[in-house]
Amino acid sequence: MDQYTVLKVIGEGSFGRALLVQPKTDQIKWVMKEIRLPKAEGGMASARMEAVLLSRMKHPNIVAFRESFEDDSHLYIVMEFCSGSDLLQRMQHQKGSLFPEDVILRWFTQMSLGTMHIHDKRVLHRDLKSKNIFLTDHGTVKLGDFGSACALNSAKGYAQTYVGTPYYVSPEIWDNQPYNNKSDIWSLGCVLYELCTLRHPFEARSWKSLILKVCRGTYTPLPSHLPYELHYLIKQMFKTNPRDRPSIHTILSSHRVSRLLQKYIPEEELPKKEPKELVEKRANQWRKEEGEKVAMFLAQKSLLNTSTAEDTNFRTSSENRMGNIAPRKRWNKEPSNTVLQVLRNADIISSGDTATTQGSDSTKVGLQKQERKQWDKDPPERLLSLLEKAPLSTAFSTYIIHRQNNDVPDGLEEVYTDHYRLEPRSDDEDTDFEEDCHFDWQDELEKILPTH
Ligand SMILES: Nc1ncnc2c1ncn2[C@@H]1O[C@H](COP(=O)(O)OP(=O)(O)OP(=O)(O)O)[C@@H](O)[C@H]1O
Repeated sequence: MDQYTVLKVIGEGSFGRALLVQPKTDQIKWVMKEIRLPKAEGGMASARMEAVLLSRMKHPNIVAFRESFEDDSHLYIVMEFCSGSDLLQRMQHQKGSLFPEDVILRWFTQMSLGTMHIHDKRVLHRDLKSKNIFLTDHGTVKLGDFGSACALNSAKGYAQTYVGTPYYVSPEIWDNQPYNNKSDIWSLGCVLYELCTLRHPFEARSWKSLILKVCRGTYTPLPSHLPYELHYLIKQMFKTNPRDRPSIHTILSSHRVSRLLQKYIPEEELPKKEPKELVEKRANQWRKEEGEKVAMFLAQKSLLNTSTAEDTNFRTSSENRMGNIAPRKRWNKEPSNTVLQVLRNADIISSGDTATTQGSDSTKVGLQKQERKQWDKDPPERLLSLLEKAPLSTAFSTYIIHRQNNDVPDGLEEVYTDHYRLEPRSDDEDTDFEEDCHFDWQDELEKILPTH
């Protein structure tokens, strides 16, 4: 801390402050996030996650990490200063005047490249929204705020069944399904839609109407002057079934829109397309010769998923022990039954102002915003009842809900190996990739927090 001069406070977040700082040795400005470390070990772990994940990301479209350290029960993360503000503020400055197509495509390409980088590392952002996407003074877009991000397969990460900002959350999350790479795609679709229209795709006057719109994937079409490819892309990104949404690789390399994005992708970043025959050949070979062997090996390593109530309904642990695996759960085409059932019986939950992207500033009203919210029951019933008195503007805040399995004492969560998930899949099928993550972030912590 002593080696930096604090120039000003940039803003206040849920966990602490963001400061503009300058090292005493040079003139470069950095952002230093000062995060209060909660006393409980679990909370401390999640507060450190941002530092750990950010330190693993080196990409022109991701806010760069400089260092992190702890001091006086605070965690400090020093990162690149993006002086061009965030996309939400940038859109508000437009005062209703739409961005040119060229700007939309360039920014969207850049945020997609950043997303591809994290997805390739098996990390999910989980809170992509215009407020968490920054602009440099050269007009480059960078993904930031990895405070909610999750390196999957860590037991803690898997136990968090809901995280995100309601206005950007995909239907499967309201349906209590695991977060996956396609959930990030949905949120990215929301940001793209905002760039195209300066409005949120799922504007609503109540929580009930917001969630219904999201679960049905109903939105006002993009303005007609925009190219057909963008209309088509938005339609695909807002498919209610995550399996039908394109992966970030598909968007950048083989989707109809990729033709329009190519000119904004630097040569070295162009996603490489493997010939189909090669992919199939490798998949078959893998299945026949290596499948069981690798499954056995990984069972002792990183393919241990925390069992959740929902998963237990679907695959009992005894089935797994016997190697008798039920087919992987398929996503329903219809809007979430769970949510619809709840909503049928629910009153109008709140009817605040029509939500627009302006709404985010009023998040302090209603629910307290001092800390990220943490609840111990499954959404959406619990979530909706908690939100009953909350104004809709709180739907722009980030929430984390922890699911707890009451049958299993803390620290002794049941684990099982999901053999089915070991099978290689094509890019389009790649809906849940949490199984491949070999990320032990306790180890990572030791590496990045050595001497301070
Ligand atoms: N790298 C950055 N460059 C420029 N401004 C930043 C950077 N990171 C954060 N900010 C700004 O600092 C302020 C506080 O950010 P912070 O991420 O701490 O909280 P938040 O995003 O406002 O809220 P939350 O913690 O709920 O996500 C915001 O106005 C944000 O735009």
